[in-house]
Amino acid sequence: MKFQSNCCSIQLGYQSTWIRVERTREQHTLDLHMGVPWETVTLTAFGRDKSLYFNILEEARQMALKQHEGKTLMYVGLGSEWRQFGQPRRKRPIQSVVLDEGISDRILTDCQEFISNPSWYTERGIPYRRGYLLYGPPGCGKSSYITALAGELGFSISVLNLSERGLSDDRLNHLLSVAPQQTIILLEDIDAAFVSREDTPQQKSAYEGLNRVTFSGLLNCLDGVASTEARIVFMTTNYLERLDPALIRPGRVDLKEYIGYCSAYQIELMFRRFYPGSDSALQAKLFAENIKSFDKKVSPAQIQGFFMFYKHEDPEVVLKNCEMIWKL
Ligand SMILES: Nc1ncnc2c1ncn2[C@@H]1O[C@H](COP(=O)(O)OP(=O)(O)OP(=O)(O)O)[C@@H](O)[C@H]1O
Repeated sequence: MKFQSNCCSIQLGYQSTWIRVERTREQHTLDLHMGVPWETVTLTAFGRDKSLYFNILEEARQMALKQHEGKTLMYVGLGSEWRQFGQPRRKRPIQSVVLDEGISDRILTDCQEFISNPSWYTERGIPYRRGYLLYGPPGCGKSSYITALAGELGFSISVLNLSERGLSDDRLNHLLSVAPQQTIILLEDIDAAFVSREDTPQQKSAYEGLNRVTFSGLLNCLDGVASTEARIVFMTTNYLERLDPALIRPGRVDLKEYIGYCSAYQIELMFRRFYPGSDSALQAKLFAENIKSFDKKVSPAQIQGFFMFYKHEDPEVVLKNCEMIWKL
């Protein structure tokens, strides 16, 4: 191997051909946002067979994909590009997020149908994108479901915080147009970024100066989110009523789902997942009836916390201590 200050090279054997691999670190070109220098890797080999290079790239691609098999990647917008956030996370099974009857199937089927039908859109001149809005109280599974859905679809998640200082309309537009392939773009707590045009001046002034993405800028960006591959945008909010109708009109949001407090159906299912014993079905039914008899709202996050507290206990103990859910 030969080393220079900003360059190193090595000879390697690949499929009985010698290849010279040269790696050069550019001195003047920097990614200005990250301060990371650019590098160039040059492969040189004798002969006319270009397929060698394609094979190497394909092999490298397969190796990279294998590394992330069974994992969900998260990206965040940094500067003008998307950066992987944290380590790839193990895929969360979609069944582990227990939504009320039919909701999960509805969203999943809609996404799958969308992804598998690009020609339907191109033939009709409709931009190949789909918008979803999940709304409802905190701790009911909006974020967890989107993460699980991404795993199920084999997509990554690209999170954008619209309240971030320094996120201008132009940067947002750029980020949306260079988003990774096969990704869900996630705009969380969308209500916190803007106020409805119908709000009072006092409410509006409370938000002034908080960020630099304008409401009309976001609408333009959403309308411009088109790509040759499926572009999926998810938005979440705890306060549907605070959203401007223009943001959630069809074309920007094509499917809205309320993700609310637990129904008896959800409580039963969660119990059975946590305590899968032989008496589970009967105990789960009793547990759900007990919880509902208190006539109080309970979120799946509260139920999960309660089960975690009693994770080493017998399900009968869990049944006896139902009212503790609101005290933990
Ligand atoms: N429906 C559900 N099924 C299983 N677990 C759930 C469900 N809802 C919430 N949880 C659990 O509760 C925790 C919080 O859930 P999550 O962050 O997805 O809620 P959220 O609706 O996105 O809340 P927020 O509106 O505050 O962002 C997670 O650990 C998750 O596993």
